[in-house]
Amino acid sequence: MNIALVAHDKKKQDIINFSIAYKHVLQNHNLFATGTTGTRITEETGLDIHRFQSGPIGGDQQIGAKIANNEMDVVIFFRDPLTAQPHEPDVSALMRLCDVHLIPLATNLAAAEIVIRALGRGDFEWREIVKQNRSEDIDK
Ligand SMILES: O=C(CO)COP(=O)(O)O
Repeated sequence: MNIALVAHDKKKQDIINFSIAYKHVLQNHNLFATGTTGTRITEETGLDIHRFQSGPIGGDQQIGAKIANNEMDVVIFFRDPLTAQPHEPDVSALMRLCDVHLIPLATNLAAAEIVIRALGRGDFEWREIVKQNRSEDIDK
């Protein structure tokens, strides 16, 4: 599965702690992140993560593009609901695309715990079927 990990600045430590706790699950998947989030998680966990640009300069949109292309299976995005973000439109667009394409999206630690446990159990294997069907549609 392709998993995106994103956190706003005040949630960076939370996503690092989460990544340490669930490294045994995350290491079995292809990991993607916005720039600073990816750097911090890799520093603290050693996980191999493909890093996009930092969120405010386009990283959220790059993840959105992967969703639009059906190339992202799960998004874990620890949002800071108490701090205004200069790139709020990008944040909203990313979440909207998750809804458009039925991509599981966890926006806080409590939801991420549920998602990651489901991932560990293989509950998202249906994504492989969706991806296969969609690529067959494109081939037609
Ligand atoms: O701003 C972000 C998500 O909207 C996160 O970006 P960084 O991981 O580069 O801090």
